[in-house]
Amino acid sequence: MQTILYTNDISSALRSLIGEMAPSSVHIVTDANVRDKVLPALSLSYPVIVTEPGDVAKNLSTLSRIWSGLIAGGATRKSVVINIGGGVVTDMGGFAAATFKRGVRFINVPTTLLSAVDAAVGGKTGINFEGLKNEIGAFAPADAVVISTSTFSSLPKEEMLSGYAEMLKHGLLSSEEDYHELLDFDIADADMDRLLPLLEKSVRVKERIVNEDPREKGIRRALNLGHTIGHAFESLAMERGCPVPHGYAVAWGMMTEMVISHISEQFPSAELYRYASYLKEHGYGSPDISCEDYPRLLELMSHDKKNETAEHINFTLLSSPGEPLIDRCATESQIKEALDIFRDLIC
Ligand SMILES: NC(=O)c1ccc[n+]([C@@H]2O[C@H](COP(=O)([O-])OP(=O)(O)OC[C@H]3O[C@@H](n4cnc5c(N)ncnc54)[C@H](O)[C@@H]3O)[C@@H](O)[C@H]2O)c1
Ligand SMILES: O=C(O)C(=O)C[C@@H](O)[C@H](O)[C@H](O)COP(=O)(O)O
Ligand SMILES: [Zn+2]
Repeated sequence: MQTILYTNDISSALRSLIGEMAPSSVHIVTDANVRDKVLPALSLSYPVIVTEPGDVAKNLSTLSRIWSGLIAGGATRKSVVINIGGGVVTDMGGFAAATFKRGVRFINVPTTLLSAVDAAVGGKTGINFEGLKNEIGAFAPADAVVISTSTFSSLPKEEMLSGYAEMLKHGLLSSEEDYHELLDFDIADADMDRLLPLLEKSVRVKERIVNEDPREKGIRRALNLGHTIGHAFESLAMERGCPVPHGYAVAWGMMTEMVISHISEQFPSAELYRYASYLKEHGYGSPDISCEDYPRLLELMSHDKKNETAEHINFTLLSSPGEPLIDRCATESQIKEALDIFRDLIC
């Protein structure tokens, strides 16, 4: 079980965790934005390894620079790495720590809503490779996760929206009541006091599923709702040089997969329209795609990690909010039809 601390005093939480861990040295991994906007207030005096911000930097060459930084800083097997940042930092710093000298301890301090509610928790670490999302990685849970909404004050609005998409996903997996509670919250003008209990509830949904199936042999595939198509949107945008936030791609992917769920699993159309309205009213935008992009999107989906054969694309679908269905397949024509309907509804 992973230790998750909710606090408004990150520095004290870290001091006490480090005290208990008694490491030979401590090394911070962060990105340039977080170094400038978050680190000064934390007053930590450990050496810092700084990466370029964004998913484009979640790659082998940045990973290699983190390993080099650890060597240069004298890290040993008894060292502790603290990843302070969004999901890119926690995924890549976690993978660097999990592989350095075959594994050193690490703490995640998520600074985006997305990493607090999802990426920092549950042990998926990794990097993108050959244009494919998280193609190389390991299951390696952080020794502790320190969650604080205090870092969100400097977050751009689009990053709040991006993280909220993963919360909507957790709501959809949890229950109709939890999901509707999220649809009643205005993330575009977020009241932080109201957000905190929603965030904690959302993390508990992820923890429950991960504890049941830490290595994604079965039910954890539910947490991949929206990602079969979402990762394809995200990779396509990245290969065109116009990256989109992960959560936007997931929000669009969930909508397209809701359409497939409606076609093949009787997911209620009223819920589909309500979800589409939430995305439109709160400014999630839409992917820049036409039907000419479908072959490339399908090719990207064929690399999804849930697939067990090259021909069958594995989806997590829904029969209704709170009722996920794992290991479902959709035909190429159903996927194309769903993309058409998605574009009609969102664009
Ligand atoms: N491991 C998992 O289970 C998991 C789950 C969800 C997403 N992910 C991964 O997480 C990544 C997305 O994470 P993300 O959305 O946090 O993106 P990110 O890490 O790129 O952060 C988004 C942007 O916000 C900046 N930033 C971070 N904290 C800030 C702060 N407090 N104030 C101002 N700016 C700040 C970053 O520098 C970056 O420019 C993707 O790579 C995705 O694949 C992993
Ligand atoms: O924790 C999980 O399991 C998830 O699937 C959470 C997702 O939100 C996250 O984006 C994850 O990194 C996707 O995993 P992948 O195995 O499809 O790369
Ligand atoms: Zn995700």
